Amino acid sequence: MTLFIGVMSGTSLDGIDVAVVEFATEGQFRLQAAQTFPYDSELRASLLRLIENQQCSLTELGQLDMAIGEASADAILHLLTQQNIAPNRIKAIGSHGQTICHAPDLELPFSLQIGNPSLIAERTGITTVSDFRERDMVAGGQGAPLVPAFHQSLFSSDAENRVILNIGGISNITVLSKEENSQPVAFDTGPGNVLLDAWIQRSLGAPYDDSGKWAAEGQYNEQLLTCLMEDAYFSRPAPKSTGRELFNAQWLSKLLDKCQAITTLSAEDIQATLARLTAVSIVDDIMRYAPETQAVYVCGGGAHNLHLLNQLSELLGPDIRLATTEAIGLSPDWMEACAFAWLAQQTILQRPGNLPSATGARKACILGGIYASSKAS
Ligand SMILES: Nc1ncnc2c1ncn2[C@@H]1O[C@H](COP(=O)(O)OP(=O)(O)OP(=O)(O)O)[C@@H](O)[C@H]1O
Ligand SMILES: CC(=O)N[C@H]1[C@@H]2OC[C@@H](O2)[C@@H](O)[C@@H]1O[C@H](C)C(=O)O
Repeated sequence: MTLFIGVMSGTSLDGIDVAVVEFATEGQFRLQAAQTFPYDSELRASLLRLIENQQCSLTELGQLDMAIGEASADAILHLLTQQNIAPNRIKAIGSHGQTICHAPDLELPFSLQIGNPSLIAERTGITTVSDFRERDMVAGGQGAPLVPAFHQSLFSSDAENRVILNIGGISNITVLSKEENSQPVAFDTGPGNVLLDAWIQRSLGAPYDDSGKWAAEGQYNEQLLTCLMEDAYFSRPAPKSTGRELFNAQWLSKLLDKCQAITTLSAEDIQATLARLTAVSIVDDIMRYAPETQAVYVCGGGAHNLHLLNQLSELLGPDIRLATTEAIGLSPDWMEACAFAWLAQQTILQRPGNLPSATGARKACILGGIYASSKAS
C-alpha cells in the first residue's frame, strides 16, 4: 500500500486542503482522509493584499512563505495524528503552495507559489515535492492547469464524453473524450467563485454566497453581462490560464463603473449577473471545445452553489447530464488535493505530470523539486 499526501491552497484563499491518498494499482486510488484547515483572518488579509496589490516588502514575502509552510506542516501533522497514521507510512507529500503571482504570458513567464517546502519536509520528516508549475512553463506551457493529467488517468471513460469542471476561485475544464488515445483539451475558463465572493463580501460582509441563495434572489442583467463578457480573456483561444491577477475586486469595480445599467440594479441583481457570467463563460467554452459532451462533473467549492448549478444546467440543456464528481467516485471538495498527491507520485516515480495538450508545453515533463526527508528510509 503506497500512501501520498496532497496539499492544496487555492485561489479562493480559504485555507489549506490536505488529503491522504492510497494509490494501489494503475488507474485506481482511495481517499483515506481529508480536511480543510482555514487560514486565520490575518494571514488571509495579508495574502489578499499581496496578491491583488502585488506589493509587499521582501521581508514580508519571506515571512508569508514561512507562515504558509508552518501552517501546511501543522495541518499535515494534525491530520496524521487524528487518523493514527505514522508519518513513515507516507511516501511523499505533494505541496502546491499558495499562488501569489501567475504570469504565464510574459516574455520570461513564471508562476510563484509560497509555502516553504524545506520547512514542510523538516517538520514532518516526509519527502516533499513542490514547485510544480515552472518546469511546464520553461517547456513553453502555461504552467496550469495541472490537474487534467490526474483527471485523464483516473476519470476517463470509454462509455461517455466527459467534462470535469472545477469551480474554485477560478474555473477550469478538462475535456475527456471517449475516443481511445485522445488527448484532453483543458484550460481555465475564467472566474469561478472569485467575483461572487468579492461582491458578497463587499455588500454583506459574508465570506461567500451560501448555496447561491443571495444570487437566486436577484435577476441577471443582460447589459452588465455583455460588459463583463467583453474581457479579452474569454475569447482568447486555449491553451490559457488565469488567476486573481486579472479577475479580482478591482476588475469588477472597474467594469461596474463603466456599465450604465448599473444604476437600476440591486446588489443581488449584480450577484445574479456574476453567477450568470461564471456559468455562461464555462458553457460557451464547453460548446466551443467539446460540443459532443454527454456529461459534466463538477468539483471545487462551486459544487455547493445550487444557484450556479441551476444556471449551468439550464445553459447546458437537457441532453447533457450535470452531476458532481461524487457520481464518479470522488467528493468535489478533495479533487485538487488528491491530484497533488498523484502529481507527487508521478515525480517520485520519475514520470511526467503535465499534459502538453492542456498547458501547451512542447513536451511532457517531470514536475517539481524534491525536498528529501532527512530521515533514513
Ligand atoms: N456551501 C457553499 N455554497 C456556495 N459556495 C460555496 C460553498 N462552499 C464553498 N463555496 C465556494 O467555494 C469557494 C472555495 O472553493 P475551492 O476551495 O474549490 O477554491 P480554491 O481551491 O481555493 O480555488 P482554485 O480551484 O481556483 O484554486 C469558496 O470561496 C466559496 O465561494
Ligand atoms: C496558477 C494557479 O494556481 N492556478 C490554479 C487556479 O485555480 C484553478 C485554476 O486556476 C487552475 O489553473 C490552477 O489550479 C489547479 C489546481 C490546476 O493546476 O489544475
